Amino acid sequence: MPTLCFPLYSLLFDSCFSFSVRSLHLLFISYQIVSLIRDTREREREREMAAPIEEKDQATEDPRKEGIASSIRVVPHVPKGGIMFQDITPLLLDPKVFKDTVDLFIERYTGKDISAVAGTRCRALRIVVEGIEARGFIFGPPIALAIGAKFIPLRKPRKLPGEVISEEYVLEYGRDCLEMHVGAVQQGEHVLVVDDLIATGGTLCAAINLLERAGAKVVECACVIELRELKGRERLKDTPLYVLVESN
Ligand SMILES: O=P(O)(O)OC[C@H]1O[C@H](OP(=O)(O)OP(=O)(O)O)[C@H](O)[C@@H]1O
Ligand SMILES: Nc1ncnc2[nH]cnc12
Repeated sequence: MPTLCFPLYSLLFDSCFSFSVRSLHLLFISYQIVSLIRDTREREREREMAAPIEEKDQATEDPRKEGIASSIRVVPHVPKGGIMFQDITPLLLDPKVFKDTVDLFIERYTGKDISAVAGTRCRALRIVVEGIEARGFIFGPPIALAIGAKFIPLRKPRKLPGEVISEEYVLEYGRDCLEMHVGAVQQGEHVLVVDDLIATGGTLCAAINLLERAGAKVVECACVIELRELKGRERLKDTPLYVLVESN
């Protein structure tokens, strides 16, 4: 009996073994296919995120920008002779215009798939919003909250209590310095720098230098107003600049 059973056992064992090997093989192939699909999707997503933020249809200017432009007050010779001071305080007094201003930025940066900020797997693609003291603090935080990004204040000297890195710069009406807490931004993080206005571009250049020294990448600078005549945009070189209204 045992001699008769042996070929049967062996057959059974062989077929079970080859079935298990085949199953394992199939499982392995399925795993490979799933990983390939996942990696391809991830690469596509990374490519999408690394691409410059695309301009929406420029031909149809957003009507909200008119309201924003008309609520900026120009005060001549402030803070000194020859300066045409762009005062944003009337804009802040009008909740609709203030909301339109913030919404225009949110709409632009929400399109950048900022779910990555919430701690998903695309760690290196986090977008961080930085605001420049003082007027950059008005627009930066609501944008950061809406897109789920952290907010890093860039402050004037001796305001931050921790260890800082500093960058000096020249303004349309004097000299100044920006400081950022060491460790506020992580190596490789993608940063959006927000301010109310670009004039000579000195402030934004200082912000970009600070962030690059900390290992971050500034993906774009966003301002409400650009003073075209002062050519600040040219000083930003490769860093894109997005503005809502232009003034001379
Ligand atoms: O392009 P730039 O020539 O560098 O000028 C632009 C900067 O000037 C203003 O800030 P300011 O330093 O007057 O400080 P404030 O925001 O505290 O008023 C403005 O809010 C920008 O930050
Ligand atoms: N003309 C201007 N108006 C308001 N803020 C400014 N910052 C630098 N130049 C400015």
